[in-house]
Amino acid sequence: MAENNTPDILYTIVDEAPELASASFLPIIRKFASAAGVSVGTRDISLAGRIIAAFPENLTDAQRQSDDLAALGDLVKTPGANVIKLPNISASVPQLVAAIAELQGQGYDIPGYPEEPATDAEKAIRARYDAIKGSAVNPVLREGNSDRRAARAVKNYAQKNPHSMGDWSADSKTKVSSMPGNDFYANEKSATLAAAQAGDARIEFEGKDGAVSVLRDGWTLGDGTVVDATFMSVRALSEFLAGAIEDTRADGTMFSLHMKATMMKVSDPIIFGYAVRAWLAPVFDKYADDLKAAGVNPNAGMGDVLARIDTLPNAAAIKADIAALTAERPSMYMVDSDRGITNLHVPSDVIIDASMPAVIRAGGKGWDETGAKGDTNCVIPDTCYAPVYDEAIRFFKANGALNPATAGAVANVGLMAQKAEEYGSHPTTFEAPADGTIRIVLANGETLHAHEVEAGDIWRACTVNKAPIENWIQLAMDRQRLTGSEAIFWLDADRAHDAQLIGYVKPALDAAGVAEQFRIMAPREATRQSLETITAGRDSIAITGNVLRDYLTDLFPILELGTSAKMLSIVKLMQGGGLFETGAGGSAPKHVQQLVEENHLRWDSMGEFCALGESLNFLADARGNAKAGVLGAAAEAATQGILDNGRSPGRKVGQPDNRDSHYWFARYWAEALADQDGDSDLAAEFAPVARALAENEAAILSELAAVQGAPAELGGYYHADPARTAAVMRPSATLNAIIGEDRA
Ligand SMILES: NC(=O)C1=CN([C@@H]2O[C@H](COP(=O)(O)OP(=O)(O)OC[C@H]3O[C@@H](n4cnc5c(N)ncnc54)[C@H](OP(=O)(O)O)[C@@H]3O)[C@@H](O)[C@H]2O)C=CC1
Ligand SMILES: O=C(O)CCC(=O)C(=O)O
Ligand SMILES: [Mg+2]
Repeated sequence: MAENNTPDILYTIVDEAPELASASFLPIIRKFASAAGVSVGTRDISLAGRIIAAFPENLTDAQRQSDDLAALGDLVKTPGANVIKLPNISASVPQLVAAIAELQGQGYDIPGYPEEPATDAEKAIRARYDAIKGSAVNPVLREGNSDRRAARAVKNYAQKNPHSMGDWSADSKTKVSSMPGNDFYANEKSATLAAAQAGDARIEFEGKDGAVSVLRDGWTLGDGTVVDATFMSVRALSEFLAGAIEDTRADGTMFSLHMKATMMKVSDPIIFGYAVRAWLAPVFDKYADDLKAAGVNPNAGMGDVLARIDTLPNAAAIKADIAALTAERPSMYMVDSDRGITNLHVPSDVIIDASMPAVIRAGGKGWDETGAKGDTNCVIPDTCYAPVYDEAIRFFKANGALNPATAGAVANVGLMAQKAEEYGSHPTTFEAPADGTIRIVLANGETLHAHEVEAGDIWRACTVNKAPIENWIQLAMDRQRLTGSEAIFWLDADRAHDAQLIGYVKPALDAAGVAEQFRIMAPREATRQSLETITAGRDSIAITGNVLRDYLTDLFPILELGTSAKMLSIVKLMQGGGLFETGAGGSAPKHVQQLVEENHLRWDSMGEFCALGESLNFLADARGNAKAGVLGAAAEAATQGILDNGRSPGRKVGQPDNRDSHYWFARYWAEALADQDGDSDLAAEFAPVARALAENEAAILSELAAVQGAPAELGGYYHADPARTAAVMRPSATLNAIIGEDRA
């Protein structure tokens, strides 16, 4: 046990598929760890858990929960942190509303989500919910930069067992469309603060009448911080979206919009709302008053718009107009064509980091309303990062699909710490209240950046602190030295923010005498270079900012490995602790749907396996815990065993699933522990466990197989019943007898 009763390792309680997997895997981890005297605790960062923790005064003692996210947020700033972080829901408004309703239905007396808060009390409730909305977890925990890569064993496996890839044809009409100007890219201004400029800054708006209002104050900016400000013109956005819909129709392709409404939780739902409005423009014009009366908010998506229209007396007429309009529109990229869920239904259904790689992996294909595959116009309004996808598409059209059997790897070193760059910008993002000027005024009274804006324009400021930038450059140098790989800083000298970062990077590389080992290239050129490198079978390290960290660590793994779930995702915390993220993807809602319908969980726990090994090894190195080192080495051997023997889950009901893979992991782990000679106590302890797992293989596998095919009942979606979930996820009495009860 560590000091202060903090367990040696903290495993996070999350949502959806990874949480289901934990119901099976965590008891195994705890059994093995406790034999080595390693304690494994849990902290609840699930969406439901965070909602419950936000309203203690409304709840009974039995219902109340501590604010585990805040506690973890403090812990990651200490050297003792050792956290295994699984993917959690970053909730859009429709998801938040659904989770609240589920908890209310379970007897939690929590308030509804105030859509249009009017009173102070409603505004206070809304503020609590807004802190839970979107990507509210990762930015709090990521007190370090990111090192994401495929473990060697995982990459070797993918090369030996290449996944399927869609074919690319040179005449594919799939393309990326972005605004020609007046977007965040074009309007960006950036500066690095000198010591005399540091201190408490404010953001203010000055109307045409000269009246000044403060949008944000007490905004502390340190010496050396890179501070950006930019805006997207919504007039230009609307024109662009209307043109993109027409252009899609002319091309005969399907319309798709790719955003990150979860992490960019203020700006991107607004942009998404403009797309919903553009798609339904004639209906919004004709029925403006009715839609207003129904409380329609396009930012919540088409699903919400349609549900609200249903409450109107003239719903039938409006829907007939929508149907007539839809017939004229191009096809739309679908999330679920069987259920009629379109790309524009819910802002969190199509998330760019996962959605664009899926299109590219499929050979530039999406699925339309009829379930047919086709080419798609990928609409990514802002130009900052869209060229990465545009260049990848051009590359594959010219060269054909990547061959995973021979392709090298693109690893990532990402600037992420302390809410770096755009992903930390939501508290400093605003819709311009009227025509006027928005500016940043520094502590010394100087105006740093100012923009003339029109009402509704989306203005945002981003920062990245000096220490994270320096740490990131150092991490890049370390990774390059250890691998000898090509290493590219994906920075665009013509972009205001990137030019400031280059101002840090170049002198640091020169001072270290390693400038020759690195290149600095704009995202488009870096994409081409990296694709050429991996096509030739060599490796590259992409050293990027926070957004490209996110995008590239799905894009390249999905092309190289078939999924980003198998990534090693290490956050070296700046205060010395370790945060081990599992995989680089999300919480896979479709997997839950499949489990509930047919009791098959296709979630691959490879990310958890890799993170567990790293966390144990970190415990060994950082705390001199030798037994943890033995456990860690054995966990790595078990991970290798899963790969070598093809024990990862199958996708279809009737095939071995996530639970089978956990049985195999336990078995290989026990065998590796029984076989090692570094710690004879552990060897003696695990020899009988290994034997029992091997002798009972047939019984365990048949008990696991027997439950598949029928629906499974979890007693909730966002707040499932732990006992029912455990019953579903631990259906083998024989395995449970060997592993034992889960002792938290
Ligand atoms: N770190 C974090 O906490 C992250 C959280 N999220 C959150 O996750 C949710 C879903 O996001 P979404 O964009 O749909 O992306 P996901 O990564 O959850 O899902 C995309 C697809 O990737 C495949 N996939 C992902 N993980 C696994 C796995 N472990 N094993 C097998 N297949 C996997 C699945 O493909 P298939 O269906 O074909 O099997 C899945 O449908 C959102 O709430 C989002 O905010 C997203 C990214 C990171
Ligand atoms: O925090 C989130 O919402 C998503 C994070 C993510 O996609 C990533 O880090 O890869
Ligand atoms: Mg991501």
